[in-house]
Amino acid sequence: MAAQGTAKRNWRVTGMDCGACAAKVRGAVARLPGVSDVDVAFMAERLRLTLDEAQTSPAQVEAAVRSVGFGIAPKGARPERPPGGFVLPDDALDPEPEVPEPPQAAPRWHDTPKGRLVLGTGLLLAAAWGADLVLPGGLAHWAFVLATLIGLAPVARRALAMARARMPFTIEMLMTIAASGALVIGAPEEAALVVFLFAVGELLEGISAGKARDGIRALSRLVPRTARLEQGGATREVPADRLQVGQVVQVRPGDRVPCDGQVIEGRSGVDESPVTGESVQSFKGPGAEVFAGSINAEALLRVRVTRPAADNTIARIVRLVEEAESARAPTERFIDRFSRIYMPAVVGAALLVAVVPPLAFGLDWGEWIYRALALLLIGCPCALVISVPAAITAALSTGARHGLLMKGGAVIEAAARTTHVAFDKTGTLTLGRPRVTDLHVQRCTEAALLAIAAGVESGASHPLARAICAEADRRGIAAAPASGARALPGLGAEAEIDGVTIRIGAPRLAEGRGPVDPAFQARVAALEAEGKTVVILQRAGRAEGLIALRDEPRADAAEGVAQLRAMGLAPVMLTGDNPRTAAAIAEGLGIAHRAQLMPEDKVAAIRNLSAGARVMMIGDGINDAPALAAAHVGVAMGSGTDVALETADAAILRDRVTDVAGQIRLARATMANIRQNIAIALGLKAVFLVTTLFGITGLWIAILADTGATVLVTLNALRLLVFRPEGPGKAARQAPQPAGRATPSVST
Ligand SMILES: Nc1ncnc2c1ncn2[C@@H]1O[C@H](COP(=O)(O)OP(=O)(O)OP(=O)(O)O)[C@@H](O)[C@H]1O
Ligand SMILES: [Zn+2]
Repeated sequence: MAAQGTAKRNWRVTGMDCGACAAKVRGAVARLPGVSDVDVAFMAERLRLTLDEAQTSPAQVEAAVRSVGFGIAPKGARPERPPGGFVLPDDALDPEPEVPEPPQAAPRWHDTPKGRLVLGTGLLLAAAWGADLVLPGGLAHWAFVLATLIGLAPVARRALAMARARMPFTIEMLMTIAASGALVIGAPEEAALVVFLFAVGELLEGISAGKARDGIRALSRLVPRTARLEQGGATREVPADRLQVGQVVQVRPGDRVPCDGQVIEGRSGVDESPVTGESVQSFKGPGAEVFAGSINAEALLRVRVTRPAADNTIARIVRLVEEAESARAPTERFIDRFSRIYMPAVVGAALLVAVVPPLAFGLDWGEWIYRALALLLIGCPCALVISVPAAITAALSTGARHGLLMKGGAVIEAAARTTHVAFDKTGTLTLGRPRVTDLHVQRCTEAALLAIAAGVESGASHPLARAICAEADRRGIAAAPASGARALPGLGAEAEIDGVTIRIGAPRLAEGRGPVDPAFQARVAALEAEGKTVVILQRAGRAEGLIALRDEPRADAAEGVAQLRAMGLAPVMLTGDNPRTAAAIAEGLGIAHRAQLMPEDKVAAIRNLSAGARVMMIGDGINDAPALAAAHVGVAMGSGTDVALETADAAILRDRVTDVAGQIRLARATMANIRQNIAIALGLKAVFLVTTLFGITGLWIAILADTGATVLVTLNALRLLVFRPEGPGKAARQAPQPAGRATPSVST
């Protein structure tokens, strides 16, 4: 227990539906003395802050949050693990802050405070109407007053608490003024109706936020609660989130894998759809990586835990999506700014409408105050405020279920505006598994060439290096012992063998060294024209021979490129490979290209492109990190899951080039959805602004317009939950693609 002094604290806050709600919570706690580093996330339902308990107690923080209308509970700190074991009873399972929420059924709508407010005000309203039928006029009047006051009380309390936290212009304040004003001018029935409809609107916002949140939480629910841990020759059931790295678990056929780990025994088909969004079995044997949440289809697997629960891939994905909201879209920031000006403006305008016509033209006070109150309700920016976050949360959730991750609204907006898509070649457009296809020796034998080459490359991690070593292995050739091996980035590698310097790498590494053999040159050119990468081995500056390797394009690469073109985007391939090889591969895929780029050239190429365009860069996220960072949107694409999620703005979890188009389609659909939402929200406001001023529509129509707009916006945003990023062309994608001659078969 941190007794005195400052400490980091964590709470779970319920009832937040959007960035505006998060801002209210932030505003309410930030003004407390001794509070700093406030971090509120509505998707993750989290409040984190640094607290100086000498000045403010945690209970005071909780009270401040409750006062503005949200639920709050401290997040339990995880008990220390006993050293060398984890003998903890199941009931000690309390969530650690960093682990995404444990499986937890969302409360039914009528069990939430908002739901109760709707039911309460609805019943009161119905009762008052009933009373109106049976009671004499005067009494029924008071029934409506009572209904209004009871329904308004929680709203007014929040409005005051926020005003005290220096947020006077809130939706709650507009509501409070309008409803109590209506009581004052003797329109209690409308006041009661207004309060009820407002409650309905709030409830709907909550439901839409909850839906999106569930979509993401559903992912973490895929990780089983328990695991069968091997211990002392027996297995026993333990909580999955207590597994420690290095422990061994058994996964029976039909069970879900409880952790990220490595298979140490057994062979089985594993369905990784929870992680990649693609329901395809991949075959796993000893040494293969498996991911928490995947389904073991066939046979018993023994798996060694390689990541703690809080760090497993699913937890990282969920966390990433939940945190994504902090990167807010420019549109969203604009709307926030807009509503900050809009609300005070509406209050000012309402004031004018209330006093000017009666004073200046001697018109009826009651009539114009009534219109002013209606104007206040028109001023409720609920639908507008929720128009962006509702769409974005739905899109993030849909993306996560399809293996398309985007880190927030800002990324979605940038992705939607992409004009150029730059691909790294190796591992992105190609499989990233080059194989040796040809050997050609000048002086020595093929075996000697491979032995030396493997010696130089044995320490290197470059895909070409691994392919050369694999080929030597396959032929049973031992690598020659080498010393002082070093990589020449973008060119090759070098080492000493038997005291002689050996260099292996791109032909340009050999240029200008030693005599040129035209026949050898011609052979290099011919191999490169076939789309093969040629590396030349030099001993003491003389070419000894060459090794040609080919990295096959991904089956759907041509299709993916064609889809991008059909969407009006300009795809381009960036590669360190030589121009002839690059041209051969690019031609097959129908993509523009830039070849022979050193790693820093790739960054420069992205910067150049970015000058007049919006560039999305796709790479593996590991050695392309600088280029990804230089692009407007950096997308990491990786074999299922070893994607460097954290280094990029977005990630594609399936190894599919067509998912790039899917990602952009989803982003575009989201932005279109947002534009529709803004049009709905502002359009309805505009219409009813006019009708209100002319006295055609009254109070409850004004709030109905707002609630109605909220409903429409919410429903419209929910459409994104069923959006299919794949777009058309599914059949085309499955068709065999002879490397090269794929015809674009996609329409937009
Ligand atoms: N370890 C190595 N062994 C042999 N050749 C190498 C090695 N490293 C680099 N090269 C040579 O340098 C070239 C460029 O390498 P670089 O790593 O920049 O690009 P790449 O990763 O192979 O391709 P891409 O840029 O398309 O991802 C390779 O095509 C190869 O000719
Ligand atoms: Zn909200």
